[in-house]
Amino acid sequence: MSLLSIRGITQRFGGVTALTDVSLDVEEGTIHGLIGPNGAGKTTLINIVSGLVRPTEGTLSFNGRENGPWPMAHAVTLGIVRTYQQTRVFMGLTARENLRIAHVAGAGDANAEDLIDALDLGSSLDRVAGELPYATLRRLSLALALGLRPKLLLLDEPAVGLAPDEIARMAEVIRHFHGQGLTVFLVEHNMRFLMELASRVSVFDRGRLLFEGTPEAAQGNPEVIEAYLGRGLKKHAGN
Ligand SMILES: Nc1ncnc2c1ncn2[C@@H]1O[C@H](COP(=O)(O)OP(=O)(O)OP(=O)(O)O)[C@@H](O)[C@H]1O
Repeated sequence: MSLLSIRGITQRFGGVTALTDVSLDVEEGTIHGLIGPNGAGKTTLINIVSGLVRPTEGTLSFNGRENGPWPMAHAVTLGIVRTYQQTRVFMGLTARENLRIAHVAGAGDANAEDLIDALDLGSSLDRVAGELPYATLRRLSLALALGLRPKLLLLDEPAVGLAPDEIARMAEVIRHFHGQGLTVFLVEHNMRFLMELASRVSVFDRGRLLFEGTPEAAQGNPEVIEAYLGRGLKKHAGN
């Protein structure tokens, strides 16, 4: 069943058309990848689904009932939560204080303990966020999003800037919460990371949906290879 339906979305910013007539479905319980070259419109789509940007044209629906576009506050109440390419936490507060703001109450709450354990934040709780290593900050910002108990989590390049061991840890975290029923819409340039996680991928090129299918089919599609993956994917496929 489709959890999120995107229909006929076009987004213009003045003279720039960032998205042209994009339609796609994110099935409930899946990890759905979104790839494409720089400027293809991936973040713009995340901005629209999360309610940060109102599309020029087109509609959204969630759970077959709620019809959008919707403002961000409403998206969160529906269970649609996003992360950002740049880490967004309160740098002057401790990790624990950040988590409190995201309603991750702390001791006694099984979900909060699971979140802190799964994201390996236990030893960082009383440290000021601004002093935490980058990888821990990325996990903290993911915890803030997960603390809102999303049904659909929109991840905008969660692996960006991370070392290989931290990328593996991030993949484990995503798998953990996916295993608990979370649906994930994942924008990512790191192909290995995405291909290992996603069961379906949509490929954008210059604001249009170029391809949709399994990661394996994407890797073998000449148009996809030509548009985006190029030598990077051939290298990946050959590994
Ligand atoms: N607020 C805005 N005003 C004007 N143009 C914008 C705005 N937001 C995005 N764009 C333009 O829309 C196009 C799509 O940008 P977007 O950030 O969605 O691409 P992307 O696929 O996420 O790229 P990247 O992989 O580099 O993050 C680009 O040409 C971008 O410059």
